[in-house]
Order: sequence, then C-alpha cells, then structure tokens
Amino acid sequence: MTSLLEIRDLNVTFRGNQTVRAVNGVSLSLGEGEVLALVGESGCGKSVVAHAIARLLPPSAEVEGNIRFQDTDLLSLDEQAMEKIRGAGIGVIFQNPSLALNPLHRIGRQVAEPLRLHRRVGKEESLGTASRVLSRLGFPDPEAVMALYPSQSSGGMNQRFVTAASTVLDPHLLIADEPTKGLDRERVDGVVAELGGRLSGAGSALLLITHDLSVARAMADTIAVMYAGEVVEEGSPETVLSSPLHPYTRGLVGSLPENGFVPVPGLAPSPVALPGGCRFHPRCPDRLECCTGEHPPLFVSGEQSVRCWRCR
Ligand SMILES: Nc1ncnc2c1ncn2[C@@H]1O[C@H](COP(=O)(O)OP(=O)(O)OP(=O)(O)O)[C@@H](O)[C@H]1O
Ligand code: NI
Repeated sequence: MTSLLEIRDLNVTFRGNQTVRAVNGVSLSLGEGEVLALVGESGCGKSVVAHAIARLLPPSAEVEGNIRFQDTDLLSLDEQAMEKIRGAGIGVIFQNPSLALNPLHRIGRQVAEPLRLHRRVGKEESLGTASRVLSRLGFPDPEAVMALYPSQSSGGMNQRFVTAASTVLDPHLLIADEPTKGLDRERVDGVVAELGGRLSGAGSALLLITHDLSVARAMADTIAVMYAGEVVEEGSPETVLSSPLHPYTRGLVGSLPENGFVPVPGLAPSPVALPGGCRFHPRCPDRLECCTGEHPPLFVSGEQSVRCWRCR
C-alpha cells in the first residue's frame, strides 16, 4: 500500500496570552483509496489537524513534526508552492460553510470556479460539471440552485455547496471537516455516497472529520479517536466501535442513541491546563494508580492501538 499522507508526531501550540496545546504527538497515515475518520468531542483538536495539513493555521500557531503528502514535506513548503497543492492535490471542505462561500457570487459560479482556476476548463464545461456534482449531492434541479446566492439558501444547502466546490477538482486528498453536520438522514446519505464514490479513482483518499460515528462506521477503513489533542485509540471501525479498548472510546460508543445516550461523565480538559498522567484519568471509570502520574504511550493490541495503561 502506498501511503498518500503520513503525519509524524504533529504538535500544534497556539501562543498568545495563554499557551494552548491543541495537538500533541499525533501520527496518522492514510493510504491511497482509503478513508481515515477522525472522531472525538468538541475541542479535541480535529480541525486543527486538518488546518495543519492544509497549512491554513494562523501565524500564532507553532507547528512541529512532519507532514508528508505524496513525496512532499508540506511543512517546509513556501506559500506559493502550497497554493499549487491546495485544490487539486489537497481539497478541504471546511466546517463552517458560510465562511467558505463568497456572499457576492452565485452558487453555480462558486462550485465551477475551482475547475476554471486550476484546470483552465471553459465556462460552459465547468458549469456542466458543477451541475452534475450538485445533482449527485441530491439537488433534483441543479440549474435552479446554481442561480442562488449563499444568503438565499439554507445552512444545510450551503454545506453541500461547499462539498461540491471541494470535490469538482477530484483532489488526491480530500479533507472533509464535518461534511454532514446538521443534515437530515437522506442528505447525509447523498454526501456519504458522493464522498465515497470519488475513492474508486486511483490515488485518492479521504480524511473525514465527524461527530457522527455511524458515518465513520459506514465510510472509514480506519478510525482514530482523539481526546484532548492526542490519538487515544486507532483501528478498524469494526474493532474500535464494536470492541473499544479505551475507556473514552467506550464512553463515546455508549453515548450513541442506540446505546442509551449515556454521555461520558465530566468535561474534556482545557488545552491550556491539561492534566498530568493520562489526560483522561479525571473522567475515567477504570483508572489505575499509575494513570494519575504517568502519561501512557500508544500500546499496540492486535490491530488496535490504545493509549491506556490497562492495555499495557
Ligand atoms: N486560532 C486559535 N487560537 C487559539 N486556540 C485555538 C485556535 N484554533 C483552535 N484553538 C483551540 O484548539 C483546540 C482544538 O480545536 P479544534 O477546532 O481543532 O477542535 P475540534 O476537535 O475540531 O472541535 P469541534 O468538534 O468543535 O469542531 C480548542 O481548544 C480550540 O479552542
Ligand atoms: Ni472542528
């Protein structure tokens, strides 16, 4: 298997009045044709990982580690070189669709624009492609929605327009940050089908960030669970979601509606004041004495990796 994206020991710290340790020691690998889902509670660092890969973090972010895409070390590129990779190499569907769309331009133009800018495709042809993508995303009359401005469409529609604009170029690596958030089931299925359908093409992969474990289960080859800036468990969806080893993952699975909606007790720690030892220990129902003092590494257990002293 050729690896398309290889992240080694990624650390992201925001320096300001306070030091925010948003991402710590994250290593992930994504092969061609694969889907990697990044899951975890709000604030655990999922979007920061996505922005670090696309090199779109603000200047206050201090980024350490290694991010290799195809054969390129992304962290060493200058902005001009990075600009060439964004779009057709790496496409990003951002979490906040209203910020990603230009309020002054019609939807059709915005979905078609990447083709014209990156591929020099003509106006008619690019609008034709935009129309087909929108129709696959569940718009029965794409021509009508292409005439709209973002303010004339709902948040859920704008979400799918952003997905369309990021997929028209068929980037090798698509990073989709909460592409199904706030959509109803039928729409979710359309987005899942569109994102999954791209992967049949050679050399493509998807980094999917989602709160929706059922979407992760349906699409992912590998799930990485993040907690307080770290990966705490990684493996196939079957193993991670059916037999979770980390107490936090067990909590996440238990908080699903079909499992009785029991939330993980307590709150995630603030990234400005992370607990010592295992970062989950203050909330952990299974903690051992060593958990308060010693930070656990990722232990390999069969095909799963788990950051828990109980799995030593
Ligand atoms: N520009 C920034 N400056 C300072 N702190 C930041 C900045 N961007 C993100 N953070 C902090 O980094 C941490 C991780 O944020 P991130 O957006 O990656 O979370 P997330 O897992 O994507 O959450 P959500 O599910 O809510 O989208 C949070 O504590 C957040 O407040
Ligand atoms: Ni996020």
